Amino acid sequence: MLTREKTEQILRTADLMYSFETIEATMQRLADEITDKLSTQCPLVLCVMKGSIVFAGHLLPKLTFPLNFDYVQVSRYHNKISGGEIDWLMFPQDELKDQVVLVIDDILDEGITLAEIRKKVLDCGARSFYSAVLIDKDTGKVKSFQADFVGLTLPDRYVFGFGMDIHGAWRNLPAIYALPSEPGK
Ligand SMILES: O=P(O)(O)OC[C@H]1O[C@H](OP(=O)(O)OP(=O)(O)O)[C@H](O)[C@@H]1O
Ligand SMILES: Nc1nc2[nH]cnc2c(=O)[nH]1
Repeated sequence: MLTREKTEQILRTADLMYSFETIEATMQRLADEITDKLSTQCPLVLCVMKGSIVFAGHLLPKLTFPLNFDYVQVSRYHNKISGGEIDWLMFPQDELKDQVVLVIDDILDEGITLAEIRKKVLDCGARSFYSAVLIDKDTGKVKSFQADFVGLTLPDRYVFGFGMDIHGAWRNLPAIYALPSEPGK
């Protein structure tokens, strides 16, 4: 875990990428798009913990149609800034058969996490699979996964805030920040 001093220093040297106001406006647009597509289908909404907790908390009250809610918990970054193997910590497999599933995740980076979740959800008998991400990172590479609903895009920098962590910290920030760009990137 980072010390308090190091945690504060990270924020001081970070760049603000999106303010709370921009994120809130984006949330309404996403909710409208999801409503257009899914409002008659009583979807099962799955929040991908931990990073999506803030996204889910803001988006769900804007989805004013019948739905069910549960969560998946996976970790691929393990509080580090590059990804590895996926750890499956919670997966509600008994609930998925015949469901229209909407997975909501904070960030689509390499796309590995959501591709694996989609495979598992469909393998468990879901009728259809949709995904909504707050951030789609422009990695400059072809991804194995495209989201149905995308909030905002960001360049290929490690970001934190609004649910996303930096070494486990700063998920509580109301805006999205990026670590300083690496020279040459
Ligand atoms: O597209 P990918 O490159 O696979 O990365 C995206 C995933 O990375 C983060 O999760 P993380 O593993 O950091 O767990 P966390 O949600 O607990 O922070 C984020 O919440 C996404 O689920
Ligand atoms: N917090 C955070 N998690 C991620 N998972 C994949 N990319 C990122 C990122 O830029 N920030």
